[in-house]
Amino acid sequence: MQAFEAVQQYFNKAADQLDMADSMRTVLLTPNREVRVQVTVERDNGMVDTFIGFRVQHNSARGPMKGGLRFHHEVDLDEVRALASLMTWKTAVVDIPYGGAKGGIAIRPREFSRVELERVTRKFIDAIHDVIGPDSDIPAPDMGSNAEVMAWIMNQYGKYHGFNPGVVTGKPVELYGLRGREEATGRGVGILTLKLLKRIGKNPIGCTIAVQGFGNVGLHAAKFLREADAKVVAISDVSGAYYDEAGLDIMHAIRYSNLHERSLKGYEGAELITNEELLELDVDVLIPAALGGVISEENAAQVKAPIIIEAANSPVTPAADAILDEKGVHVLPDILANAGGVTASYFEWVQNRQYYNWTLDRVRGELDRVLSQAFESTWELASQHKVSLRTAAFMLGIQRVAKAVTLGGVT
Ligand SMILES: NC(=O)C1=CN([C@@H]2O[C@H](COP(=O)(O)OP(=O)(O)OC[C@H]3O[C@@H](n4cnc5c(N)ncnc54)[C@H](OP(=O)(O)O)[C@@H]3O)[C@@H](O)[C@H]2O)C=CC1
Ligand SMILES: O=C(O)CCC(=O)C(=O)O
Repeated sequence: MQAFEAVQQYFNKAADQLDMADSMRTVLLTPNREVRVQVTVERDNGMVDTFIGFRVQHNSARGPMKGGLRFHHEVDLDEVRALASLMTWKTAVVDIPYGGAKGGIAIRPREFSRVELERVTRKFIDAIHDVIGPDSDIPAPDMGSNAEVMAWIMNQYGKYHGFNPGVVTGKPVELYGLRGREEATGRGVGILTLKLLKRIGKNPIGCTIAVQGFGNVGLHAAKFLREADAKVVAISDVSGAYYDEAGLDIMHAIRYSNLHERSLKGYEGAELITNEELLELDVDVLIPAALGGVISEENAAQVKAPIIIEAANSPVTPAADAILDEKGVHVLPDILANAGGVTASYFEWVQNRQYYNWTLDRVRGELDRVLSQAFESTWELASQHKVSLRTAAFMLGIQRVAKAVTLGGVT
């Protein structure tokens, strides 16, 4: 199943609960604009390579469109469209004044030098600078991109439109970035994991956790949960998964990754298993924090964790979701679980517009407040309607967007 079709299935399940009219469903599911551009750059060896970049602006009923920029070789229009629509529901679930967008370039960033990556980023902005802006569409980091890439975006956009740090979030702290943005998505995953554990009466202390992906999101989620005295028994990246049933020393793994170009390859503090095996470990909490579609109808029955926190976007396919639901697994959906990132991005954008820097304590406090509120609203809706947390989160998000569409008018 294609990625956008999967999101539509989740959407329609929630829309059925809300008795939403077909005409409103069509309004909400149709992207506002889809941009596909050529990105041609000279490589360090003098060869010229051409890549394809996308920006999908899904919906702006609640405010400027917001969403990350993915650098990954599997990026295509359908995936970006799906991710952009998730952003629309996600910003509504946490009730920040944004719509949804997403972008991506089909490249393998690890095969690019820093200078090549800068060229690719600047060429992409040359092609899309007219459709982004601090009041229209604000990019941010996603898989394969980072704070440095965001700094290049701010700089390149400024060449056309003048200096404006609010055009992009996730920038380096030294360059109009927000203290706490880098950790925010993973920290949010951790905060929400603790909330869910508490709600179902489970003690986080000693709770066993497996995290797939040790990038921005997975690393900070593992760190936060370890600091909360949970036992992180497995972590992974493309090089494989690293398992220790006694619990991993996460700070040691972070230092190792930092010393090895942000890779765990060769990490010796644990047993090497596969990423597929990690997903099927007998743990209390499974946190997929890398790619989409990793839990599908092929492996859902073998997943043993009674709790899944979707730190990645779309890690569970609809067919797998039905199997997990049947087994009574609690799945905290992406549009809530990883919303800490965009929430902190919103704080950064507010900070940029006011030219006033927030303290880390303030960022963390506000993040906790916004995520807690979204969690409680979702939990309440799920209990009221006797639906899954995913359907409840979609209900919360899509009804807020529908309300904005109705109030704003469609003609
Ligand atoms: N960054 C953010 O603020 C947000 C990110 N997300 C989502 O979280 C997920 C992760 O993003 P982020 O942490 O930023 O990305 P990063 O690029 O920082 O990290 C991605 C991690 O996933 C690993 N990975 C990639 N492919 C595989 C694979 N096939 N099997 C196992 N691990 C793999 C990477 O390994 P390696 O480094 O070895 O390639 C890396 O450890 C994505 O789904 C993203 O959309 C959601 C909300 C906000
Ligand atoms: O920080 C942002 O604006 C967007 C983050 C993002 O792309 C996501 O939540 O998937």
